Amino acid sequence: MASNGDNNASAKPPPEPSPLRKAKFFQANMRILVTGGAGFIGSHLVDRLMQNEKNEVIVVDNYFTGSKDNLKQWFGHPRFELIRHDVTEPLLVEVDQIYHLACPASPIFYKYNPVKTIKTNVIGTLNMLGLAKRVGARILLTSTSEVYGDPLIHPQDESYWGNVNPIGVRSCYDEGKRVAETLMFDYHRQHGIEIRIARIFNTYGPRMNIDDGRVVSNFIAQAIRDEPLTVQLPGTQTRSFCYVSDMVDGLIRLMEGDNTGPINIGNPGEFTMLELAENVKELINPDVQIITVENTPDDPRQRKPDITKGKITTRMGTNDQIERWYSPYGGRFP
Ligand SMILES: O=c1ccn([C@@H]2O[C@H](COP(=O)(O)OP(=O)(O)O[C@H]3OC[C@@H](O)[C@H](O)[C@H]3O)[C@@H](O)[C@H]2O)c(=O)[nH]1
Repeated sequence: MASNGDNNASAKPPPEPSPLRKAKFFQANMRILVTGGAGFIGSHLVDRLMQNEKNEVIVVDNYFTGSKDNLKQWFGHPRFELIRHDVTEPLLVEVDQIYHLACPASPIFYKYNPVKTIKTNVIGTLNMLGLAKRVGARILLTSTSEVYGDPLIHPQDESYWGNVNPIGVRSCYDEGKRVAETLMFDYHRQHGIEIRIARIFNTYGPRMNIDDGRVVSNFIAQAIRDEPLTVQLPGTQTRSFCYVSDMVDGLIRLMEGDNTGPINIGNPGEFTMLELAENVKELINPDVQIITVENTPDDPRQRKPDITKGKITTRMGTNDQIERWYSPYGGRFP
C-alpha cells in the first residue's frame, strides 16, 4: 500500500478544474477520458463507468490491440464517445478525469514494435499529462508489475525498486512504464497534477484476445483445441493473477480515493505455472497433456516465439467452455 517515501508531496496546488465543476446550481456530469478504452481491461472499465448516469465517457484507442467490438453496446449512447486516436499525438478534449491505459500489454504485442511501445509510454503519457495540466484533470496511469523487472523478492511490495534491465527485449515496456511513472510524479511535484498510479498484475477474463500470448489465454486456448498445455520451464515460476472485474474495482477505487499510489493491484496468492496448467486441465479438458517447453534464452522471463505479424483471430468470452472455466471461481482464483 505504501508509496515510495514522503517525497511525493506536490510543490504546487493542483491546476484549476473547469468552472463547471464549481457551478452552484448546475451539476454537470463527470467527463472521463479512457485511453485504451477499446482494449481488454479498458472496455470493462468503460462498462463500469457507463453504469453511473453521472458519467460521460470518452474513449480514445488506435485499435492496435483493442477492438471496437468490445464497446459496441455503447455505440450511439448519448453519454458515450469513441475516437480513433493514437496517444503519441496530442489530444484536445475537456475532461475531469483521465484513465490512461493505452499501451499493448502482452509481451508478444509490445515486442512487435518496441520503438512504438516506448513512444506510447513516454510520449503518450507526456501528452496525457499535458492534457491533465491544461484542464485540471486527475490522471490515473496503469503501470505494471513489470516495473519490478525480474524481482529478487516475492511478493513485491510497492517500496521495492525492482531488479531491472534497460536493454532487454522487454525493456521497451518495463522501462517505458518506469519512465511513465517518473513523468507522473514529476508533473505532480512540479505542476501539482493530481495523479494515481496502479501497478497491474497478470489480468485475465472475458474479451481477452485468445491469441494474446499470455499464459491464461494460452492454456485455455490449448485446452479447447486439444493441444498440450505448454508450461515454460522451470514451471515453478509464479504469477499473481487477477480477474478483470476485480481489476476494474481496484482502478476506480484508486481514482476516487486519496492515495496517489503506486499501488499494486493483483492477488496476494501466487500460482506456479504448473499448478495453473493442472487447474485448466481439470476444468476444461481432463484428457489434455501438459508439457514443459524451453524459455527463449535472451530473456529468462520470456515465453513465446515472436508472432509473425499476427492478427487477432478469436475473442474469448463467447465460448461456453471458457465461461465454464471462468465461473467456478466466481471470477477469482481461490
Ligand atoms: O504458454 C505459456 C505462456 C506463458 N507461460 C509462463 O507464464 C508466466 C506468465 O507469463 P505471461 O506471458 O502471461 O505474462 P507476464 O506475467 O510475464 O507479464 C504480463 O503480466 C503482467 C502485465 O502487467 C504485463 O503487461 C504482462 O506482460 C511466465 O512465467 C511464462 O513463462 C507458460 O508457462 N506458458
